[in-house]
Amino acid sequence: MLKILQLDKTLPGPPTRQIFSGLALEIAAGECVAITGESGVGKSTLLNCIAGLEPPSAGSIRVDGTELVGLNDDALSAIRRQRFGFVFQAFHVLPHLNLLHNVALPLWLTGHTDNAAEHVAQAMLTRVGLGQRSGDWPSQLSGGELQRVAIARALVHRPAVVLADEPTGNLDPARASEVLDLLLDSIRESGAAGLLVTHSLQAAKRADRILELTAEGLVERTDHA
Ligand SMILES: Nc1ncnc2c1ncn2[C@@H]1O[C@H](COP(=O)(O)OP(=O)(O)OP(=O)(O)O)[C@@H](O)[C@H]1O
Repeated sequence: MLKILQLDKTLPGPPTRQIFSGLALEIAAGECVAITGESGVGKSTLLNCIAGLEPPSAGSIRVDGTELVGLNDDALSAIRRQRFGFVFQAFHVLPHLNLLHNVALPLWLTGHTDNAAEHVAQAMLTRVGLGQRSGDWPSQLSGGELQRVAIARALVHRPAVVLADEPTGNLDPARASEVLDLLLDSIRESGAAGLLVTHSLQAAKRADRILELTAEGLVERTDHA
């Protein structure tokens, strides 16, 4: 479960610039929350703070009761490996590893043996419909298939929190819908807290709740029924 309290981010100046202030957000296990908002409002900055990739200026971010704000880089990296799954462009599928090894990577990084990791990774690839393709290279896959691999890799180690940044951004509408269903179903099934940043209201509507990041903070959107 993810719990954020009084989160502030101000960019150092001069002049200093406040990106957001006093944000609060709680996501339960198995719940998916979508965050929308105008370009430049701070959605990626918020995701980066939650992921421990940049420090907030103040506030609290807890994952299953563990406070992340104030931890050093080594501790944050360890938590990122164990407790987080990412569907981010920056964490894209690695071109020099086959699909099985791309999906096994988070398990290797958290101390699983090769055999155990490959066994679980194969089952996860099957879960996303790519079980027969485990020996293929990323360059042999379509955009939608690559996103499936990214989802398999984000969830394979059963993280507490899954962060997704425009997970269907470059897919056609039919593929986008399929990939989104897979991502949300997998998050719900695995009992992770899911946070999805998207410009697409259609994508956001598939989440359990939609919040809009505005200059006033996170506002629940209820106009999407
Ligand atoms: N390191 C930085 N230095 C200076 N400005 C920054 C830095 N990081 C973010 N910003 C600024 O902070 C604001 C929020 O950026 P952010 O990328 O979080 O917005 P966003 O809501 O994700 O936008 P988009 O939807 O266009 O991706 C922007 O005005 C951006 O220019």
